[in-house]
Amino acid sequence: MLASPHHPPVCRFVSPRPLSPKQGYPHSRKLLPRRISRMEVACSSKDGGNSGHEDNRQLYLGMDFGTSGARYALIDDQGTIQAEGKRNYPQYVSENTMDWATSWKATLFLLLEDVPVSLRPFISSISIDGTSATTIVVDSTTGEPLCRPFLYNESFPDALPLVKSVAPANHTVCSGSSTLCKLVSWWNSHDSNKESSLLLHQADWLLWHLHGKLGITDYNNALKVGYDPEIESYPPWLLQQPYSQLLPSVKAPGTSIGHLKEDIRTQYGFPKDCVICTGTTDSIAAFLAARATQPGKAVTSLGSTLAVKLLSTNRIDDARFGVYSHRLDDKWLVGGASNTGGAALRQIFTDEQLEELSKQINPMETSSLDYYPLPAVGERFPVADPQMVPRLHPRPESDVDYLHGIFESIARIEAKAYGLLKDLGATQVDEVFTAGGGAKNDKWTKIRERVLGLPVSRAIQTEASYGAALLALKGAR
Ligand SMILES: Nc1ncnc2c1ncn2[C@@H]1O[C@H](COP(=O)(O)OP(=O)(O)O)[C@@H](O)[C@H]1O
Ligand SMILES: O=C(CO)[C@H](O)[C@H](O)COP(=O)(O)O
Repeated sequence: MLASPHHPPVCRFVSPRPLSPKQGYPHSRKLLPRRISRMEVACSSKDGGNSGHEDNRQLYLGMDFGTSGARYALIDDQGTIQAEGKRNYPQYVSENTMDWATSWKATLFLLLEDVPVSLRPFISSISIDGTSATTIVVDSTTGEPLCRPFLYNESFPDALPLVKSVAPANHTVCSGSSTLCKLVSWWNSHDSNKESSLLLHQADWLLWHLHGKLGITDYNNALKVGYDPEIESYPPWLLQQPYSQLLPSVKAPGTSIGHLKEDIRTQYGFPKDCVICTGTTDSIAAFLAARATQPGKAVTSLGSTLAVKLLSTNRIDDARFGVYSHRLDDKWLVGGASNTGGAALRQIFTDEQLEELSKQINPMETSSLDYYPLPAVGERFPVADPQMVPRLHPRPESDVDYLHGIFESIARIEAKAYGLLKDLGATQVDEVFTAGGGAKNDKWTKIRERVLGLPVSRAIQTEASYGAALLALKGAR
């Protein structure tokens, strides 16, 4: 269920007593004169603000813009969470379609309002992660979107032959859902204002609202438009294309871009030296949150999608299977993102039903049901098939058996994904940590452990927003 801005946020502050949820703000496109909510008053009076002594602590704010909602995490330099919260995306509909850009922008400022007012003066830096290959073409002067955003899992087969004709064989961009296919499709279907247009990713565009410098991205988000993080530049075959003029400049994730814009800083009570840092993608932020540092360790993000990230010493890219490698300092995050996962689950069961039905599942029992759960036609990885049809029948009488079969079928897809990475030459996986909404399901974790034949556990930090906060911490230093 998508909330309106009036639905109260889900906020957790690290404070001694539970606080009643804050009422949401009525949304307006302009930044509202801020109204102190009960939550903030309670928080600030609870913390006692500076309590009279010099408080030079530094805090770092990470925001995750996932598929179904957005979250923030506020950490200190020990990585301890000082506050966190989440918001569902408010519905903004124009011409019968969801206006995602307006919803994301509204959510950005709602999350800023949810940060306890007493902690804001200590926030040294901010970073944001977003869904990968979610693309926005904007006016290069105003930053306003020139068309609707193209979402991470949307496929643009019309552009694929053109992209394949210029890119190396099986390059990451040779997938209908790649950012480059979205750019080429836009380029070929628009005649006007190409000269003054610019390509940004979801995280870049949201960060721009905070720092005000258009045209900056990070080398994780830029991967699927063709940026090569190994040579730290766009490759010649891409720079030769007419649409390369739209490409943003690229920095490493967690790099300081500039200070928080003065009007936002004064309105929300952030400090003068608060810097905005480049971000990353949601599944990489989830990997960072898990703090897995050794090759062979992997993170499966069980969110709306199933994104797999294996830390490997060598780079593997093969668009035939939807496999690509993100750079992580001097190593590679090899993997891909399947469209299976929570979005398909949510079409059948509410989160509460998942909770209740899971209690009755015996995870050590094998389910004979064989599904390929997808929210719609199309799969990216470990099978790259935009025409793949969801398979969720026959449905048994018992919903417990049905859910067991779905969990086990998704686990088989995950096992196929890790087996494929091994066959393609990546470092052998030896342990899997879990992030995302599915990480809290212990029965599913046990099913996955049985099917994968590997130790599978819930990451200590399961939210991508925590990984984004670690990037902010890195950028502040
Ligand atoms: N108890 C549960 N067991 C398994 N999956 C769950 C459970 N609760 C929520 N989920 C799934 O988690 C997903 C949301 O996870 P989340 O990480 O918030 O996704 P995203 O950020 O990709 O939108 C939902 O699609 C839902 O189906
Ligand atoms: O599925 C997704 C949305 O949740 C994204 O595609 C996910 O971020 C995977 O992309 P990447 O591997 O580039 O992070």
